[in-house]
Parts: sequence; structure tokens; C-alpha cells
Amino acid sequence: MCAATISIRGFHVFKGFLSADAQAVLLADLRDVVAAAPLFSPMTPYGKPMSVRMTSAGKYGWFSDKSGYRYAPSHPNGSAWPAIPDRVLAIWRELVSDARDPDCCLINFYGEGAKMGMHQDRDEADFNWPVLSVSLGDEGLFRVGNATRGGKTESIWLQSGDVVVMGGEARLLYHGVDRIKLGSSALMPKGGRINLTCRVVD
Ligand SMILES: O=C(O)CCC(=O)C(=O)O
Ligand SMILES: [Fe+2]
Repeated sequence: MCAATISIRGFHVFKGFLSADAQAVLLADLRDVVAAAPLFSPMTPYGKPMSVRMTSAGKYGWFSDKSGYRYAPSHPNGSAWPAIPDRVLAIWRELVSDARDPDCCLINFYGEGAKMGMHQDRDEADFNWPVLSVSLGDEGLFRVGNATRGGKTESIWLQSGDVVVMGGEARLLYHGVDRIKLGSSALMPKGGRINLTCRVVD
């Protein structure tokens, strides 16, 4: 199901891509991932923990500590990352490519007050591969900027079931999440927002 596709500075937003049922079964898959690879709050290189809690599935997981941002082959607890759920791979194959699957599916969990500062996704080897992002749960105010830090920005509320493809000229645009609207979705009884980002890493 896809109600409409809109473009914001070259980011393609597939509004309502996932039906309510598809969101619910995807959420159940993610609960299995989180049971195997618990959420944690990475330290930024500046020494502050991120407000977003995260974990990953796939060959690599995204990780940060005082040595910087990078992809790691295992969870901080030493276990291998769980496999990327088939339902996530199906979205990737439909909207990005069926020639190659992503190496990493990062799961971000935004609880009350969590946000993500403006950044570029640039820890990957090949920026020709788009980044795929799936939003679930409470609405998040997603801000898109420019290829360099600063300047005018545009924002859009991402809702549960929306999917964004960040590719081409837009692949290296700064972006971030200013805030979430806690309790705006019924998907998760305790509220919060989940965002998945799938990436080819190496
Ligand atoms: O939560 C979002 O919508 C964006 C997440 C993001 O930009 C990232 O994980 O790199
Ligand atoms: Fe990002």
C-alpha cells in the first residue's frame, strides 16, 4: 500500500507505504531482533550518550564511542548481530535493489525527549547505494538540510509506515530528527518511535 510519494530535497518519501497490518508484523520481527541484540545508548565521540537507543541486524551494526562512528561486526555484548528480517529485506528489494541486500539494518528507538542531531550518513564505502529508512510508531519531525552543515532546512513529519529512500544527489544531505510526538501512534502501547535504516556498508 502506498498513498503518495513526495520528494523533499531529493529524499523520496513513500507515505503510508506499510499498512497497519504490515507495521504490526514488522514490529514483531523487530522485537525478536531486540531480544537477541538488546538496545543500547552509544557514546558520541564527544563523550555524551546518544538520546536514541539502538541496535542492529545484519553483517555489521552501527556503533559509536570515543574513538568515533563506525560499523562493528558484533554487538557490544560480543554476540553476532541477528539476521535482517525478511520483511525488511523485502522493502529494500522493492524500493532499492534486488541485486544486493543491505549489510546493516540499524534500529533506532526514540523514547520521550530523544532526538538525533543533524548529520550525514557517511560511514559507508560506496555512496552510490541509497539509504532506506522505515518509520514505525510515534511521528517524528525529520529535518533535511544541505550537503554542507548549516543553511536553510525543510522538515516533514514522518509517520508510522512511511518509508524514505535517500539516494543519488541527496545521499549526503544533512538530516536529523528534532523531536517525536509521543503517543501519536497506537502501534506501540508504551509509545516511542522506531526508525530502521538499511545500508550497504562495504
Ligand atoms: O530516525 C530517522 O528518521 C533518521 C535516522 C538517521 O538519520 C540515522 O540513523 O542515520
Ligand atoms: Fe542518518
